[in-house]
Amino acid sequence: MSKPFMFEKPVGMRDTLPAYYQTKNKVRERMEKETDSWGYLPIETPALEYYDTVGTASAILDQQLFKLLDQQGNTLVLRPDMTAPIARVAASSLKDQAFPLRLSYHSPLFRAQQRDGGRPAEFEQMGVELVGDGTASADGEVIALMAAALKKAGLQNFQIAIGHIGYVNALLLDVVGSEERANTLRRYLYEKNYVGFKQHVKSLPLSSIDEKRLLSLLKLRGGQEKLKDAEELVQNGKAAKALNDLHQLWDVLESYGVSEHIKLDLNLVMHMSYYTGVVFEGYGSKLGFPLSSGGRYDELLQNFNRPAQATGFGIRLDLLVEALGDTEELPEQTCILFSKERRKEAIEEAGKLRESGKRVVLQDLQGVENVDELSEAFAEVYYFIGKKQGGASNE
Ligand SMILES: N[C@@H](Cc1c[nH]c[nH+]1)C(=O)O
Repeated sequence: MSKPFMFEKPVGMRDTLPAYYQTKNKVRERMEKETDSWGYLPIETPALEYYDTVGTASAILDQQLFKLLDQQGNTLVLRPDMTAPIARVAASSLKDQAFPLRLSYHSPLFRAQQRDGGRPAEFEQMGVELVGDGTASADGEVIALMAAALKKAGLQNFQIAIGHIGYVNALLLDVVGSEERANTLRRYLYEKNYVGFKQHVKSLPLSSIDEKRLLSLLKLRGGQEKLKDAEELVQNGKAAKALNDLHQLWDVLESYGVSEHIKLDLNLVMHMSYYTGVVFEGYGSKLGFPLSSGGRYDELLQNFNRPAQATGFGIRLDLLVEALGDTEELPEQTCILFSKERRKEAIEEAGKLRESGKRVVLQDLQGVENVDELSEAFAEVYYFIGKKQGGASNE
């Protein structure tokens, strides 16, 4: 016997079935309408990119990349994110277009998982990039747009946590002195392992004041007043610049009227290491993990020889659909069941009904095992059977 046929899918790969597909598309279309109306132009890029350029620029853990070889022996990756491909496009195909560029996308992304622990290795993300604008207005615009898109998707209760990678870095370096030590601490924050963070801080050879400063970082979550507390923890130029960015951003978000959804979270550290400034994550009320995220990445485009400040966000469609709860019902369909003598008549009728906006399944009676079972799946059934002219509904 030949080898048994493999039905299993690779780790983390999912099928999308019709009802879920339907919901996901509806949600995506509503959000795209919103990004379109803010002037963001949709763009598509290839699923495969070179590892050495876009792959490394994506700044995700190497073990999360799917790698393969092309015919010339170059290492390729399945894109793990859209920000780096868009940076590449902004610096190449769109290099003659003046900044700022406002681009939007929706694409499947690929992030390899070690185990099939429920995390998909392929998922759809929609998002925007605002490239070539370093203002607080730009940071505020993308956050307000993310909020507007989530609202349009039907998500009522959501929170956006805002931090600043410049502030975290300034505090960590100020206290622990070396990038290596700061990195270890940053990893705990990125994993949201606050217990681990505390334990690690206590194991470091620090004065009690410094230990307290690091532990206080975890308390910097809440309203605008946390910026004052943050100021007291570290007083150097970089921290001051970060806090000033956040003050300005808060003003912009108030003007957009979205501050009810916003809270500060100054220990936010992201999974991509290209962020340089304001960072943020969106949470639905039912989920403990972020369904959207983004931030400022002012150094990414220089890898592609067109230095520019930029910011953007991505929304995970799978997590958003989960947060919204119900999956849509499939749309109603009409069935025309025919026997071959009246096939032509049935085809004509189906054409008319489709023209009128109905979804019509045209089915030869001979191809059906159980007519009752088939009929139950449809809102209405027309029979074009035998010699008689005209169709009769089953209603
Ligand atoms: N590309 C980021 C989201 C983002 C878009 N722009 C800036 N950040 C991600 O996949 O998480």
